[in-house]
Amino acid sequence: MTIPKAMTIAGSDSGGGAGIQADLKTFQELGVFGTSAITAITAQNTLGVQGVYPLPLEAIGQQIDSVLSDIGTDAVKTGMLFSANIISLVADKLNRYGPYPLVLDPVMIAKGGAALLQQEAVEALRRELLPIATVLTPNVPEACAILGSQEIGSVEQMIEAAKRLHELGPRYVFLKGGHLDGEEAVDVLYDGSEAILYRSPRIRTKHTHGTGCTTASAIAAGLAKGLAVTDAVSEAKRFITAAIASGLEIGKGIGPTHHAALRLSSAK
Ligand SMILES: Nc1ncnc2c1ncn2[C@@H]1O[C@H](COP(=O)(O)OP(=O)(O)OP(=O)(O)O)[C@@H](O)[C@H]1O
Ligand SMILES: Cc1ncc(COP(=O)(O)O)c(N)n1
Repeated sequence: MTIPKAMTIAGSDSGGGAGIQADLKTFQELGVFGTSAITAITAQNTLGVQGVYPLPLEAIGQQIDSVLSDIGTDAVKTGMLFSANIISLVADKLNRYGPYPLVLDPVMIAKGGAALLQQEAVEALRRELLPIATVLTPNVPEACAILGSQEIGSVEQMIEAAKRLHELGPRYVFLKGGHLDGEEAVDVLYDGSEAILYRSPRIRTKHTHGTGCTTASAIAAGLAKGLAVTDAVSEAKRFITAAIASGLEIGKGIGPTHHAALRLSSAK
């Protein structure tokens, strides 16, 4: 039996809601075989990040080599990359083994404020990974950081920002509007000519830990299955909306989303 495969290159979240753990759960739920290369270990729970331990470059490179030289992959998702050196290594490996459909989630800051990407690494991200990304998936603060100063407070401003991000090289920009206010959570997909809006009702919940990782992994799962980017994004939006609607009251802080929500609701 063959199965589509997706690889995540990201940090580990001991709390299980974001990072590698969220990515692999999402791949599994969406019928894709998941592989991983861990870039950093975080000691993390629903209250925040208590420790960040980047792995040696050699350990990261070896994981990527082990997976791609044998198992291969149909799509790659990157998350927490932490430093400019790790970004260069990942770009180098993807250029060597790829090209693959690449979902680049430019993870920078955890919800509690901990830095998951060093400030000086933003330039390396812009220079080395944006040009090879199939879909760049920033949230609003990440879009602002990549662009330098830019005010994003409305859907119109999101579309303007997505256009500017597109000029940096990714084939598609999926700018997520979770951080804005309003009755709807609106995201913008821009392909260089057309902006498509993806809308869902905004769910009143604090349990949104890992929404970004989960969305990007769901898009990567769709690409691994051979879906067009627009369809992979629609499926991912459905997946994350169901996962947020069933957010889990786990821990004392911001709980994770429920990755199995869509499957459980359609099994009823
Ligand atoms: N309260 C909400 N209700 C419905 N959808 C939401 C809500 N919050 C976020 N989303 C959706 O979840 C997806 C992820 O968006 P978000 O902007 O939260 O990503 P993120 O900021 O990278 O995640 P995080 O804040 O966990 O780092 C988007 O499709 C967004 O519209
Ligand atoms: C290891 C790791 N990677 C990423 C995030 C951001 O999570 P998200 O943006 O999905 O909430 C996180 N908190 N921890």
